[in-house]
Amino acid sequence: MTTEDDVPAPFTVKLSALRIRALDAPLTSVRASTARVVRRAQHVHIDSAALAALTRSLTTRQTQPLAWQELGWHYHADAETAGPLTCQYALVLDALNFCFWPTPGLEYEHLARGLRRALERDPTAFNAQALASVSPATVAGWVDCPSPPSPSHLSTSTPPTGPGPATGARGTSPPSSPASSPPSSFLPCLSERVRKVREVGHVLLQHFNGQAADLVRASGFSAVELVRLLSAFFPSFRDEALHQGEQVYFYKRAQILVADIWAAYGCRTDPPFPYAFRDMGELTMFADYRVPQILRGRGVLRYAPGLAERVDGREELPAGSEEEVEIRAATVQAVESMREVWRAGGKGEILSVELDWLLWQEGERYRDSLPPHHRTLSIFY
Ligand SMILES: Nc1nc2c(c(CN[C@H]3C=C[C@H](O)[C@@H]3O)cn2[C@@H]2O[C@H](COP(=O)(O)O)[C@@H](O)[C@H]2O)c(=O)[nH]1
Repeated sequence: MTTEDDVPAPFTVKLSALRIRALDAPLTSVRASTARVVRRAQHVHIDSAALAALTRSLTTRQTQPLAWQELGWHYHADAETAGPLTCQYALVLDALNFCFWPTPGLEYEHLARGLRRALERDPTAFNAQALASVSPATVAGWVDCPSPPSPSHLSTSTPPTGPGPATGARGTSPPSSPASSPPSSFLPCLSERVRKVREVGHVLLQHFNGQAADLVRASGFSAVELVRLLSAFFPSFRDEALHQGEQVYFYKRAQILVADIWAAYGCRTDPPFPYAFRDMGELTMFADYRVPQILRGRGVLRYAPGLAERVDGREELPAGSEEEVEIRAATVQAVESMREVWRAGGKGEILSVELDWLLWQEGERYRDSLPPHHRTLSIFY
């Protein structure tokens, strides 16, 4: 199991040294590097006619993504009065926001709900000191699994025990039965998740007075700067890959954390209101495994026959493989193109973040009728 020496030794870079702006701010490199991948892609391509049709259907339906509070899963106080604890919750949530698929029925909402329950029971649960020495049993208990495992739900790639699917209807929260604390193997990649939480605790203690709120303040309430600080100080948020020898950036959990903090405090864009970010338009979508699933299901992403067969056969794609990187890069670029089509349709501006939320929630709603999503064991998404 995890030992202390798994946690990278704290480094003593002073915050001021980080004021030297990176030559290439991370988000421009996300757009530029994923565009390069798409230009050279062999396994995935974007169908522009289907992309335009999907975008038009989203604009005509005028669907709005459900907001942070409306989803009913997240810890939150009223956005106007929410204090630093909401920010600490979001950082822990998005340090763990990856790779639910190996356990059938496990969803993001079970993590969001379980962390909320932990914090409501003990407001000190996410203090940096507690995070820095968190135990595997504590992390395993942070998921809210409403139903015990039933053998029929366990597939070959599942750990020995795990719950069945949530019993709520798709798109609604599963009934909030008192959560049993799941067997430790319920949560996939448990050792890695413990390391990610301890890293957050150590880095907050070392550089940000133990407070996620201080990390946000250090960004000057700039989304771009906050992504940069996360990738600079928290190794587990450094979501990068190589494609044909060239570096590709995604920063999925760093970007989704900025968006979740923004949403949790009311999507304000008027600093110095706390947690109001003025440059949310700079964020790209968050390259996960649900959005490519809906984009492929709507004909926007087209996989080459070999790849389609492997994904539909639920074969794992190795992390960093050409196929995996091309799926993620094409997803980022497809959402960027959808944003342009949306704007050209005279419907004004939509942020990549807002398109992402719309597509993710659409993917959640229809995931049982869509072709399978790709399966990659990753700590990034
Ligand atoms: N691109 C994108 N990926 C997202 C989210 C979210 C949750 N965000 C919501 C919460 C508050 C906001 O209002 C958002 O509506 C989770 N994921 C990723 O999906 C994947 C599948 O997870 P599941 O289906 O549970 O197994 C997993 O990689 C997970 O990390 C998002 O928004 N966008």
